[in-house]
Amino acid sequence: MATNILLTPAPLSRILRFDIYSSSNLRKLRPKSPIFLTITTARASVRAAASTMSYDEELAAAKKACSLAARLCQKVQKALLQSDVQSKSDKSPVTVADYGSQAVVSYVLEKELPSRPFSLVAEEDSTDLRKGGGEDTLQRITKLVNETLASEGMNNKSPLSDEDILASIDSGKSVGGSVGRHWVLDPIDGTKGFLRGDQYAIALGLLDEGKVVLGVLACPNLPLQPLSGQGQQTFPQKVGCLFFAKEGAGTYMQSLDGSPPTQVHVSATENPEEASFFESFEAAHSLHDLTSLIAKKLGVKAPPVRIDSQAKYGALSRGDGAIYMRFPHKGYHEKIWDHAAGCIVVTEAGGIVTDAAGNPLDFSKGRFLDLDTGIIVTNQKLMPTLLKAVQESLKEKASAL
Ligand SMILES: Nc1ncnc2c1ncn2[C@@H]1O[C@H](COP(=O)(O)O)[C@@H](OP(=O)(O)O)[C@H]1O
Ligand SMILES: [Mg+2]
Ligand SMILES: [Mg+2]
Ligand SMILES: [Mg+2]
Repeated sequence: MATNILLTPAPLSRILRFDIYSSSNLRKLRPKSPIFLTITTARASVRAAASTMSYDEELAAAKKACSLAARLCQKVQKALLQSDVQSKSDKSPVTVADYGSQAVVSYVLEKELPSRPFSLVAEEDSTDLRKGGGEDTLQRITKLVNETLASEGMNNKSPLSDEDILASIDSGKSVGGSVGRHWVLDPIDGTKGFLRGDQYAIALGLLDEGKVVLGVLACPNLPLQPLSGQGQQTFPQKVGCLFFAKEGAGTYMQSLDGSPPTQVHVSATENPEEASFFESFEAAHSLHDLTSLIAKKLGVKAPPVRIDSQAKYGALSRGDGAIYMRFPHKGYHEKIWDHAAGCIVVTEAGGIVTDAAGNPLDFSKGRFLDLDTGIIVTNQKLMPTLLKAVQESLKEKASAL
């Protein structure tokens, strides 16, 4: 009996439900027979299409949210008044832009994806804003957020109140984890760079069942052209990059003002001597002496390119440099929002991100990464050599203590 397989142009959801051939019937077919291969291939492609398509709406919402948050941050950075800087209980700086960016991203995601359950793991919360003396800062944030949303024609009929802003900021209290979907947001990664007028990033990732499945990095001060040495700009260039990546679909970059996206790939450098490496601008965030020992062992000639934030992941994903190393001082716990978006932006561009023992980063364990010693990032060809140099250098450092 000829089995005519009707692949009617039904909506994907119906095709998925209407199994072309139930698995039990499939088992009755002779494996490798033409009909068996046709059906299994069709099922696989429908599933693959469904899985990448299932994040399209989320990616569009994430790009819109990060681009709007970037607009708010650029405005604040331009007119950075001292009153906009506070320090949190952990003594790290936070600005009205950090809070404003978090409120914008959370508001836009909820607005653009109304039918989706909403869970957000984000860096900031409203504790300090609710304390006495926080009122005028809160009013500045509310005004900034409403102006930013109105510039996109969003909610200008009913501006958000101070309470709405506090609620939006506090929607980021989820602990994430290995079940379900969770957005992971660093509203300004590289606040110190932001305050210095240097690099910073709005970093938004999506966790699904503990895995990062999409990531967006808005880097308002990153030049569209490749970074020259030392990461500083040699002459005024067009700046403002938006990187985005979705599981299995590659990494793309476009200008923040919306040029057509181009696909990017990590550097193909195989010879460490030709490689350059990124590291934190802040010596307090990464052991510069250790990274220079590793670089020497590798024979890297170029000096380190030290820039703030996950802009490093973005620059590496498009091949500006071949290696990124991060070795926090003892006792520091890396947070998932400092790496989720950057990690998928690099891996979907053909790179590898591991801890110092070569394990992939595990984002499923809550708000922190439990990793071994540090984070190393490079392309497939250089990773074995880098890992070896890292482990030898860590041993040497340990025996020198
Ligand atoms: N002692 C430390 N060691 C490592 N990272 C640290 C640190 N103190 C702060 N950080 C993190 O480093 C991030 C900036 O990364 P980079 O060093 O690549 O610029 C900061 O993000 P925020 O600016 O969002 O707070 C902060 O989370
Ligand atoms: Mg911070
Ligand atoms: Mg950060
Ligand atoms: Mg931050």
